[in-house]
Order: sequence, then structure tokens, then C-alpha cells
Amino acid sequence: MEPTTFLYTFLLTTFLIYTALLLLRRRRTPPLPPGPTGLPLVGSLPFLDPSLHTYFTDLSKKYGPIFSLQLGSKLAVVISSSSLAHAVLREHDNTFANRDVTETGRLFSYGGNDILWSPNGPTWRMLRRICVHEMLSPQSLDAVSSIRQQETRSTMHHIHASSGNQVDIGAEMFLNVMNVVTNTMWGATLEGDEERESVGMDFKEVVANITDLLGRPNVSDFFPALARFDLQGIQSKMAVLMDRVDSIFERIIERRSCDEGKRTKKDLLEFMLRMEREGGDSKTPFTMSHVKALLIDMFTGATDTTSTAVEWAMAELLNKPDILKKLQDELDQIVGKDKLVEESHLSQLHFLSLVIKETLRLHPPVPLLVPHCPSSPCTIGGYLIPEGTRVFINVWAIQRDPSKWTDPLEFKPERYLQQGLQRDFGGKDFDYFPFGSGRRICVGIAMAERMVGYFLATIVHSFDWKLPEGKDVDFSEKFGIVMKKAIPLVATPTPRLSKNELYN
Ligand code: HEM
Repeated sequence: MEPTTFLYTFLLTTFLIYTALLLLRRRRTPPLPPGPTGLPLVGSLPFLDPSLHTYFTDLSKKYGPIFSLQLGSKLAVVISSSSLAHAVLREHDNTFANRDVTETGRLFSYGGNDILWSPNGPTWRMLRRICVHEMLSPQSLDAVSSIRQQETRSTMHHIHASSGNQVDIGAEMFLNVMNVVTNTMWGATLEGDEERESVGMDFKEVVANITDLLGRPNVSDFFPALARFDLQGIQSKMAVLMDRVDSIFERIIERRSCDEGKRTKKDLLEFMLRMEREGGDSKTPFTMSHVKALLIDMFTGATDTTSTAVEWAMAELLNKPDILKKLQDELDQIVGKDKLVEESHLSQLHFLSLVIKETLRLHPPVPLLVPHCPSSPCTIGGYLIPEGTRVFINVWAIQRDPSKWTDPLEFKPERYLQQGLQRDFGGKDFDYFPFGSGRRICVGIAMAERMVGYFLATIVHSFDWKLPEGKDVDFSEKFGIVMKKAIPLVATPTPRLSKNELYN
């Protein structure tokens, strides 16, 4: 063969092999999920609706149960069916049990040192273990039941003092759970001290602002190259708030050091400080940043979620007086009108548990879960989800899916009595998982169940409630990392127990 002919044949063969390999590879690599095209550079960012959960639900009707959106330089994927949620949270749980840490998340968590934002790995496992073991397991919760009793009674006295006047139900629950959580975490330090109340109030204000910033879309997250310019000023606002949080923590930790050896009660803070002095466990270091990050995790994880749940439950009950009456009948039968509800009654209050279940179906407080993030490329439903994608799981839409639920928009607590419809909070049914599922499932379920159940039972048992004259319940939602009622629920309590002394 002529040298030039040989060269041409060689080049042509190489080209053909290369093209064939390319085509083969392209055929083997699944496509990205379908979705709106968006604009050059910014993608779908300009079209984002602040009510992300309904916006995503509408898009899923057009593009299907898995779709993608380009948000600046970030790819987001939204999952809206129970079978695909199963694929992400069960079949590929290990890959997806990571977070795409936002700029505000990083500041909030002392550099990603908390449970919420840590990647799936030994540090995250250690942090979860500490909180479960020292504060959130059934045994640790039993050990501090008197704190919950004392705080719930004190809220009840406060509501009683407002009899005949309008009460903001969510705000009452927020104060209640805030006191319970702070007392559980560091109560032994500030116990009996009026400083406890002032620390609580400081914290309440700062944390409300922090939660708001955590839920706000931030250009820095969509264009990481611009993060250092902080174009909306969100990071600098967060930094100021975190300075305030830090000075509260410093104050408490300093007090705790002065008290060394005098305390009789143990709490989460004491355990963590000891662990910090020892430097962690054999595998992972534990620093002061971890101590503070866990304190703020527990506080923010518990407060807005549980108070929102109680507020939505009361909204549904006031909208359906027959269901409210049925719940009061159950309470009267199990507790009686001449006693107060105790936490020990909860296991017998079956209808109450159905009411709470149904509330968390229609109003999951964290409607898109906390976004997950695959640590390596993964195929879901025949589509590629690249590493680092922000994955939203629309539990709000899944729990209202008409192909899974009869009368999905109706508040029907009895539905769970039907054969095959028993549901719990463990995340094993992928048409019902208000606390998430898999490795990243909420760490505070046991505490949430007790707090919501006990508080709801107490206010429904101790008072009759009336909406303001001529007003119906407003069900509009305000989307955020925790979805609240757009208009806070106010109602007027009237005492209904047999003896006035019970309210003292
Ligand atoms: C009704 C009350 C609550 C609801 C509906 C709720 C719901 C959730 C959801 C949906 C997640 C995200 C799961 C995921 O990423 O897939 C979560 C995570 C978390 N929750 Fe809760 N939660 C509640 C109460 C609490 C309480 C009382 C605490 C602590 C005292 C808490 C602490 C946390 C923490 C630390 C995480 C992060 C877990 C991780 O990333 O590993 N939550 N919660």
C-alpha cells in the first residue's frame, strides 16, 4: 500500500472508531431530566416563584415526576412521585445523603460543623449520635419530661389568663418549645435565673431572622464565583446574626465553666463540653464549633417545625368542629374533665395521633425536605443526576397525590384506619414521609411527637376555641425552609375543665 493511502486509511479508521465510541457513550449516558429551557446564563432563575412548592408542583404536571431546572450555574432536580422518592431515599440513599451547603448554611453551622449541613460521613454520624443519645432518644426524653410538663402548664396558665381574648396559637407553642429546648440543652446552667428568660427572648428574635435568611434565594449560591461579592448582602446579615448567637453561647458556656463541680443535673451542653475537652471520639475530632453548631441545630430544628405543626392542626380543627368535638370527647374519656393531660396519656389518645398524622400529610412543615445532593453521578428514573446537583423532594405534592390518596385535599384523620393505610413517621412509606426518610431522616421525631401531641392535647382539652366573629380559617401558606401559615391563627379560648384550680 502507498504510504499516503495507508495514512488516509489509518485516519479514516481512527475517525470512524472515535465517532462510534462517542455515539456508544452518548447512548450509554442517560439524558438529564426534562425541564424548562430558561435563559442563557441565568437559566430559570428569573422565573422562580417564591412559593417554590406549588411552582414545582405545577412544573411537574408539565415535565413529569422528575424534572430539572438550571438555576444560574447550579443544576436543580425536583422529584414529585413516591416511586422516584423511593429510588432517591431508599435505593440510592447513601449517594444522596449529602447536602449542597449554601452560603448562609455555612455561616449558620460554624462552617458546616452541624448535623444538618455535614456530608454523609463519620463526623455527621458522630453528631447525630450525640444528639440522639444525650437529648432525643426516648430514654433521654423521659428523663426531662418534667421540663415539658412545667412549660406546658405554664403556657396553659398564660392562655387561661387571656380567656375571652384572642390568642396567637403558633406563638404560644413557639414560646413553649423554645423554653423546653433551651432548658433541656443548658437549663442546668441558668435554672432559677431570670437571665434564662432574657436569653430565650434574645434567641427567639435572632433565630426568626436566621430562619428567614436560610430560606431566601441567594445569588451567591447560584453563581458561586460571585459569592465573595455577596450581592444581596444576605451573607453579611447572616454574619451579624451569627455574631449575636455566638455571644449568647459564649455567655452560657462561660457561666457553665464557673459552675464546674457545683451542678447536680446533667444536660446536653455538659456532655458536649466534656467531649470537647477530650477532643472527640477515637475517629473524629469534636471542637467548640461543633458544640455551638449542635446547640443552634437543636433550637432551630425544633421550634418553627413543631409550632407550625400545632398551628396547622388547630386551623384544621377549627375549620371542622365535628372533628374537634370528637377529639375533645376522646380527651374527656381518657383524661376526664377534672384532671390535666399528662404525657403518659398520649399512648391512649388514638384519635389525637390520627389528627396529627393528617395534619402533617396536608401541611408538612418542611415541604421540600432539606435538599439532598448526590456525591457521585446517579441514574434515577432513566435520567442522569450529576454529582453536586441540588435535589428537591416535593413531599408536599407527594402527600397530596390523587393517584395515592382518596380526596387528597380533605382533612380526614380516620383515613388511616382503613386497611393498608396505616402510616407512621419512620419514612418507610413513600407516599407519606413528613420527617423525610433514610439516613437523613429528621433526628428529632420522638421529641416532635411528644411536644406536638402533649401541647395540642392540652389546649384542646383545657379550652373551647372560637374563631374571631365572622372569620373563617385562612389556609394560605407562606413558603420557607419551614412552611408557615401566611396569616397567623388567632382564636379565643374559654376554659372547659370542671375546676378553676386546675388552671392555677
Ligand atoms: C413536626 C416537627 C418536625 C418536622 C416535620 C421535621 C421535619 C424534618 C425534615 C423533613 C428534615 C429533613 C429530612 C431530609 O433531609 O430528608 C429534618 C431534618 C432535621 N431535623 Fe427535623 N422536624 C421536626 C422536628 C425536629 C425537632 C424537634 C428537632 C430537634 C430537636 C429536629 C432536628 C432536625 C435535624 C438536626 C435535622 C437534620 C438531620 C440531618 O441532616 O441528618 N427536627 N426534619
